[in-house]
Amino acid sequence: MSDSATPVGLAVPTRKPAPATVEEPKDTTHTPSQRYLSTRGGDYGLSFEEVVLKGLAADGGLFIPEEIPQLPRDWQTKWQKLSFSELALEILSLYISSSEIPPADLKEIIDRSYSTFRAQETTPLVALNAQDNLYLLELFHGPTFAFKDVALQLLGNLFEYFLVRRNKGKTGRDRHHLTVVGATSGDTGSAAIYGLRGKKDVSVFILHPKGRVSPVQEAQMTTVLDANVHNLAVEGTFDDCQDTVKALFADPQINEILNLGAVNSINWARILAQTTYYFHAYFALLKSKSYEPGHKVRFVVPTGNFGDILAGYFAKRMGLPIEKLVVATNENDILDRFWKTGHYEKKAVHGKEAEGGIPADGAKAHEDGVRETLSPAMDILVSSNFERLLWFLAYEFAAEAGMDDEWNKKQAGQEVESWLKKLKSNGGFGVHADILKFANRDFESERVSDVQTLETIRKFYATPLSNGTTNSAGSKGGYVLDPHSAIGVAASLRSMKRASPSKTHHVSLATAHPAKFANAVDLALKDEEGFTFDTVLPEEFVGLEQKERRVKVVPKDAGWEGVRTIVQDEVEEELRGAS
Ligand SMILES: Cc1ncc(COP(=O)(O)O)c(C=O)c1O
Ligand SMILES: N[C@@H](CCOP(=O)(O)O)C(=O)O
Repeated sequence: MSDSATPVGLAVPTRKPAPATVEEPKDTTHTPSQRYLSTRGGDYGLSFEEVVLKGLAADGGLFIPEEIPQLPRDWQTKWQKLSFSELALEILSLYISSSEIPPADLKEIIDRSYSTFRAQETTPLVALNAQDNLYLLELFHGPTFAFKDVALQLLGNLFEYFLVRRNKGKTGRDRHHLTVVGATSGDTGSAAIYGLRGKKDVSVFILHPKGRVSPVQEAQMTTVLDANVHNLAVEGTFDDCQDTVKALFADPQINEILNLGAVNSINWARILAQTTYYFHAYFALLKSKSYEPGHKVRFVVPTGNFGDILAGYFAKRMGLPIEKLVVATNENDILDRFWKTGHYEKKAVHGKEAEGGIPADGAKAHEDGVRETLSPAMDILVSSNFERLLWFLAYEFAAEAGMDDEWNKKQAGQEVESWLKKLKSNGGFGVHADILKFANRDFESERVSDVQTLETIRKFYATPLSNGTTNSAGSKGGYVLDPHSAIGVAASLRSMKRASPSKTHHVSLATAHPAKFANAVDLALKDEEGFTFDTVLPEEFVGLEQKERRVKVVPKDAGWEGVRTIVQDEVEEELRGAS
């Protein structure tokens, strides 16, 4: 199933229908401790705390729960009136047993994490076009104005909780010190820094591609001067940053010395935390006047590293009635191409490119293969989290052979490993037609160009909100979308042509505040009557770019070993300073 030219099947003896994926609802009052395994077959049986602190498995794989818990029988009735934090507590309790984190502690961690959000509902649902049942799920009301805050406020507090517990009664070098290393195209970095700044026993190193994040994102990260925060501007792409982080995790020696921790969506806690807003949006939709029993719900997700939409997949697998999840990519469209062809290939065969490397439909293509688009947080060549979905697809495929569950899991791990080897050596791989069929059962995909992104921003600015909802982005006209959210909305409009809006509600995820991406928004709206950027500028951003900064440039040829040296030296210096 992994030959990139001709997809072939696993060598399996027989084929039976796959077992039903939705199990009978269970009593979850006493959740047993959830155990985790790696997508590449190793690291069986780890606890939640272990996977949160480790981030990435020793075999290079990503952690997934051994079982996806099913919703309790009466979840709709019991959960429909819950606040965001209460809902998060219910969902997280299905994955974290009370013996790992006592419920009162978990509640306190969650409440504290979401107390930093500006919106009372944490992630409000706004009707963008009520007539056609198109909604926007605003995920940008946290401290750094992007959806990452939902998970990273929580993850920062979880790290702190585990470290306080591990370090009880310990002093000096005996204390467990966590060295977080993360790669960012702009948003994860700032959200991680805001979630971890000043926390005891944690150092945080964030690698961003130099000059390829927005000015506000860069300022958000580099103006945080706490001693435990270290910004590294890497001469390269986001994928170079991500590869460096993975190389550090793969080095057992540095892992042993520094106790590396992850803040990227390779960390399972990120995905788990993000499932809450799918449930929250669903309940908000049920309360809307237009929703009637029997209506369907689609979530449309601007996608880069595949973390956000994967949270929706878990929500669906737990039992949330989502009809489809729609992947919306920018011109870095490896995922869209996968859903259209069954081939996951780094190199795209794009349409005719215009002169000077500017393709006919928009963004500039760099030599390294990444296109520099108006939605830079999604300028990603390889989506690291897609590996988790691949495991579930391979598992389902293996299960068709009718062997036992252990065999299926082992087979899935081997298959993922072999695909990823091919991705590394050949630049891509193809999957069996059945695997693509499974993928298409839960997902659809769309690719949105820069030109279409700008058109969408203009369209919704020019359309006053139909139901009189105040525009949470604060402009005087219609709604001001950031370019990433605009990609979701453009994809939603296409999905609405396939799924009748009278019976299907579309929830499009608004992943960032428009002020984070002023260049793109300005480009779209500068000629619109009455538009000035001041109408959407949050007071937190005023004067931000003039503040003092701290950042170290990592030259292109430094390699991951160069970054390792920087990390080791700076942690040592920090620890000396603290003692
Ligand atoms: C604003 C914004 N939208 C969308 C995405 C894509 O999300 P994911 O990487 O989880 O697919 C990102 C970055 O990850 C982002 O920062
Ligand atoms: N868009 C992201 C890229 C990193 O993705 P992550 O979700 O895996 O952390 C960013 O803004 O950094």
